[in-house]
Amino acid sequence: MTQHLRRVVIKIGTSSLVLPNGRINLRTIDQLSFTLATLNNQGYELILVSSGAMGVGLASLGLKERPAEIEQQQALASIGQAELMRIYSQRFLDYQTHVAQLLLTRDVLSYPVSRNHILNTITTLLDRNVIPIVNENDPVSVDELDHHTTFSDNDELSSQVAVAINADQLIVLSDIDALYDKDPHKYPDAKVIKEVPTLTAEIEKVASGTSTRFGTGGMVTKLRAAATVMKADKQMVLCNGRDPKILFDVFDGQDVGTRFGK
Ligand SMILES: Nc1ncnc2c1ncn2[C@@H]1O[C@H](COP(=O)(O)OP(=O)(O)O)[C@@H](O)[C@H]1O
Ligand SMILES: N[C@@H](CCC(=O)OP(=O)(O)O)C(=O)O
Repeated sequence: MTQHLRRVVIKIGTSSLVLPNGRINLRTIDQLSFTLATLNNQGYELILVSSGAMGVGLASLGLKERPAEIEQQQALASIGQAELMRIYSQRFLDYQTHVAQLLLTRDVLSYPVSRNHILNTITTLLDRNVIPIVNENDPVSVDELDHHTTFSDNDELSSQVAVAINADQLIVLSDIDALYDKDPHKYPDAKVIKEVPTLTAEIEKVASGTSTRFGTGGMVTKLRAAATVMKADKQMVLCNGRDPKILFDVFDGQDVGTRFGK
């Protein structure tokens, strides 16, 4: 069943923001900015969770491969994040819409005081019709010894933000149209699964890791994100981010992608 939407978190992955040749997908970023600005003008409260810091960092420096060393990755993410926000700010301003940046780590969402500060910041931005753009704070995220500050990836981050901010729905824009019964990049006969009212062991079996160069999580982390929002009685829609104008159809309640939850 389609919910009445008011507050929505939209997550877009690296493979929608960076072309297969490693360059920035300006067309997708333009259309995403146009679509979110239009929906914002219509009165929806929108939070964008955008990956792409690392991918844009690689593109900015003309590198083809992600470096193996963690400090190199963190440096690239810090270069790319600034560039990504510059592109977003520019494009959104073309549509008279302001954006703001929030870089989060797991610990700041776990501790009640910092969590409250973040939620207050987001609601204040929404009250001002500003669209918060969230990413993981990659240069400070570590996952070693007693410092567990990383999210597994932005699918998880977006589901946690959606629950924390009491969004009605999480929309995940991916490089794939929907959830299939097996990875369609490996099995051309894969079939679309339109509705997932509850997560069963059978559904969890259909997911596998990522197949793209810059993305991190594949379908496994998307199902984990779906589990988090469904546990909070919310819905998640997974659809293709190639043309973000697809969001108009999702907001209209049309049958696109895969809908998780009741
Ligand atoms: N059952 C499945 N249904 C759809 N996609 C799947 C499935 N199993 C694995 N995948 C893979 O997951 C990929 C999407 O994840 P990912 O590359 O991390 O994208 P994003 O950057 O959008 O987060 C798809 O391109 C597909 O190859
Ligand atoms: N924080 C990282 C995003 C990592 C991530 O989850 O990427 P993706 O699987 O493409 O959503 C970045 O901006 O590069």
